[in-house]
Amino acid sequence: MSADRLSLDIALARETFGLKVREDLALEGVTAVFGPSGSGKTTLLRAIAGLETASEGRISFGETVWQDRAAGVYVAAHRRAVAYVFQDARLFSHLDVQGNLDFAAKRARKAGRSPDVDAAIAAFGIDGLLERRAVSLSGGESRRVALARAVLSCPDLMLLDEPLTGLDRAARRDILPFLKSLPEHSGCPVLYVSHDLEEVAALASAIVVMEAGRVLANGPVGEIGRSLDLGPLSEGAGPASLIEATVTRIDTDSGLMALEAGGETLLLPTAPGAREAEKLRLFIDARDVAIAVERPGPMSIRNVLPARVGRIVSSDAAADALVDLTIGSELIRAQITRHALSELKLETGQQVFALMKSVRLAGDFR
Ligand SMILES: Nc1ncnc2c1ncn2[C@@H]1O[C@H](COP(=O)(O)OP(=O)(O)OP(=O)(O)O)[C@@H](O)[C@H]1O
Repeated sequence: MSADRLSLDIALARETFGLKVREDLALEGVTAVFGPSGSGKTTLLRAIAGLETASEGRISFGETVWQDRAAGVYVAAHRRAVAYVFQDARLFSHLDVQGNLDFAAKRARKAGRSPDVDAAIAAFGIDGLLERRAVSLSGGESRRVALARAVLSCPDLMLLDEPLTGLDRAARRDILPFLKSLPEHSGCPVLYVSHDLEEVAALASAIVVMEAGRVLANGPVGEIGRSLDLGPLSEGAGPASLIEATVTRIDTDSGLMALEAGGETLLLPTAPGAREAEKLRLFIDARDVAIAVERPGPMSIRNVLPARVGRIVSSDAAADALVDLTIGSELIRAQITRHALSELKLETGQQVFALMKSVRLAGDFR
């Protein structure tokens, strides 16, 4: 799939909030729009969809100009080939699932598009739900129907606003593969709003980081994860690291798989369906990383790797300090007490060992 270019040069002023975004995004697969609550993620998505009619400036997607105030152009929301999936699915409650799907397909045909209802039903595993009323569906079921319905509108761009909100961890884990396959089933790129770093790590290839109505950074997830500490921007989560690793060996006897990350080897419980040479994203909570100045003796922790101390962030106001550790070409953060920091006399550049108590696959949600 080639990249579609979304060019944004927009501003929107509200009484207590201002959105100002000037970015050129080459969209391919899933791109996450990530940032804390109130940073303007939804407002940005709504402006792209044509739902923020007060937005100033210019928006174009590929060759199509959706908004150019200077030229007096503003394409209405329903005329933009965009599918918008909201947090709460918003199915038609008076229709059954089949009725919801048929409605979308009919509209797409009217617009000269060719929706494939059977393919969408199969892709989202909803064949057993077709006669169910929308109101009788579970949270996870209704999200899958909403995704199928969005695909049936045959959009050029999919906009998803926190589609996993309100689902428990098991339901989120179940629905992730469907979200992952969205670009393939819809044939178009997906912009995906989330304030959950782990969700982003599991799904997105690229990330647009927002804070206070501005874009802080955008680029490949792995690259941005290394250059920016995304943890504090992630709701509910503390500092964490996101690294990319390649499966090098699967050992059926021990139930462990070996992964190469930044030139070092990590051991993890074998993920269901994992294959050698597969690239996986790993998520490491900074509180699960300890530091030793000498290689420790035999111990239960499997992942003990040589590391070099990078930036140290410590303030008198907090009991904990954050220590960046370079492991090969990867960066991992450790959260340790200031007491330990001073007792170990840690300094930037020092050679240490990182003890990783828990490393999990992004999106595993266990
Ligand atoms: N209709 C509105 N009128 C006035 N202010 C609004 C309106 N909608 C949102 N806001 C404000 O605009 C700011 C950005 O909101 P927005 O919903 O875009 O943020 P967000 O990053 O999507 O947050 P969340 O993750 O909580 O959904 C917030 O300060 C919010 O209170």
